[in-house]
Amino acid sequence: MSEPALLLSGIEKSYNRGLPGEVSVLRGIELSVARGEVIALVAPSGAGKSTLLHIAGLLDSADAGRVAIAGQDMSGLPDTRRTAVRRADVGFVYQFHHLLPEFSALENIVLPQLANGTPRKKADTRARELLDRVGLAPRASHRPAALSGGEQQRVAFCRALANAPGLLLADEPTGNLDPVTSDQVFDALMELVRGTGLSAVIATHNMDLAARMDRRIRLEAGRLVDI
Ligand SMILES: Nc1ncnc2c1ncn2[C@@H]1O[C@H](COP(=O)(O)OP(=O)(O)OP(=O)(O)O)[C@@H](O)[C@H]1O
Repeated sequence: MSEPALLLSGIEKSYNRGLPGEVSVLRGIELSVARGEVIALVAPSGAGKSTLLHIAGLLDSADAGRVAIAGQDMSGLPDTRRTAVRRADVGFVYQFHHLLPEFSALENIVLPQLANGTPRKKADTRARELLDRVGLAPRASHRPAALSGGEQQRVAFCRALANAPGLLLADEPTGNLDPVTSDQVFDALMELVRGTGLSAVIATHNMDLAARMDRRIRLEAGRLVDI
């Protein structure tokens, strides 16, 4: 059997450690995400979902425990190596698109590829293909401000997938959209994810969307439970 796309084991995290305001957020997280598996992460506000996604995606470090991405243990690796793995192997999507306002939709998808060492022409072709897959080829030259909220979020999905990562981490990717747009944009995300065989952990409060994923987990009192 192939290695899981993401393995979290014994993850613990507190803020203000050892200080009077210490908050213990994660208290022994265990999670294995198989290749191609799409998991819904459900959590009440403040439960630590963003903290968990940031640790899984190597944007933050745990106080204890192990993170392995595609079978590679990330603990003890130098920051430069962690950054390289994050750039190449992990895609992020947030509730707000965070696209660069002064660049076009296409350029927003090209830039992470250039940062990853992809030649400009190849990056351009990939960006156009991704935009085409979410129905936005005609909007390639538009800046984010000239796109609707749903369109902006689709571009953000393309950007997350620009470097063909094995793992997508999404923090309420449709949480900022009205219900109808949210459904359509979620469809686009699932098509992209399923079409690429990507593994994903998608945080959502929406149980209808959660029901469409392979497995559902809840973050509760610092641990993950199946629901
Ligand atoms: N830098 C920090 N310093 C101190 N406490 C923090 C810090 N970041 C987060 N926290 C606290 O840790 C807990 C978890 O925060 P986190 O942002 O991970 O929650 P969340 O589940 O993503 O919440 P939401 O859904 O509301 O965004 C919260 O109680 C928060 O106040």
